[in-house]
Amino acid sequence: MSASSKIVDRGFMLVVSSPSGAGKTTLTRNLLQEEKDDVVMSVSVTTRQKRPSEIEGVHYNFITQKRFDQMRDNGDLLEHAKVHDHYYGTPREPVDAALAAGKDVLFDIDWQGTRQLKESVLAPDVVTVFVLPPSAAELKARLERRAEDPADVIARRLRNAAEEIPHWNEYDYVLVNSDLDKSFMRLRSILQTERLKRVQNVQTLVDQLVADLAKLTG
Ligand SMILES: Nc1nc2c(ncn2[C@@H]2O[C@H](COP(=O)(O)OP(=O)(O)O)[C@@H](O)[C@H]2O)c(=O)[nH]1
Ligand SMILES: Nc1ncnc2c1ncn2[C@@H]1O[C@H](COP(=O)(O)OP(=O)(O)O)[C@@H](O)[C@H]1O
Repeated sequence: MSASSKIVDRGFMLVVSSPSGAGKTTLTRNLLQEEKDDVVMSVSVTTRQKRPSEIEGVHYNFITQKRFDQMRDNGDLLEHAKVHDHYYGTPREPVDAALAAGKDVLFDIDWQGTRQLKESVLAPDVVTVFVLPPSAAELKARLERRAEDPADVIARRLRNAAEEIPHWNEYDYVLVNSDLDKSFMRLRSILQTERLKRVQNVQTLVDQLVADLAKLTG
C-alpha cells in the first residue's frame, strides 16, 4: 500500500513478541521491508552487548546503564523491562512522531513491555501478536543456526522461553511460526485487518455521498 492510499489519520502500534529464536525479528523485518512507506520500526535502547550482525541505530541503540537510568527517570521511555539480565526500553518521542504522521509502528518487545502499553492511555491503539515456535527442539535449532550467541547465552534464552511462552494468552493474536511464508502472510493479514478497523477519514466522502444522493433522488 502506498502512503497516498492509506486513509487513516493516525497510525497504530503493532507489537510482536516471542521467546528468543521463534522468529519475531525475521517476521517484523520482512513486514517493514514490504511496508516501508507506511510502517516504521520502533528502535529500542538496550544495555546488552551488540551482536556481530547488528547495526547501531538500526537494530538497537546500545547505551550504558547510566544513560538507561537517566532516560527511564526522565520519563523518556514509553515502556521498559529487564530481559535476560539486560535492560531494554522504547524511546517515547519517535513513536509519538510516527503515529502523529499517520505511520503504523512495529515493536519487537517482550510481554512485560507489552503489558505496560496495554495498561497505558495508548491501549486502544495497541495490537499485539505472540509468535510461538512449532517445538522446543526447533526453537533450540533456530538459536543455534542463527549462530550469534555463545552456548551459555542460548541455554539461558531457552530457560527464559519457558517463562515467556505462558504469556501467549495476554495477546490479541497468536502465530505458530512453522512455515515462514505462511506466518508472514498471516502477520500481513493482521496488519491489514487492523487498518481496516481503524479507517477514520471517510467522513468527507460520506458527506459528499449523502449530499449527492439527495440531489440525485430529488
Ligand atoms: N520490554 C521491552 N522488551 C524489549 C525491548 N527491546 C527488545 N525487547 C525484548 O527483549 C528480548 C531480547 O531481545 P534480544 O536481546 O534482541 O534477543 P532476541 O529475542 O534473541 O532477538 C526479546 O524478547 C525482545 O522482544 C524493549 O524496548 N522493551
Ligand atoms: N519459520 C521459520 N523456519 C525456519 N527458520 C526460521 C523461521 N523463522 C525464523 N527462522 C530463523 O530462526 C532464527 C531466529 O529467528 P529470529 O527472527 O532472529 O528470532 P527472534 O527475533 O524471535 O529471536 C533465524 O536464523 C531465522 O532465520
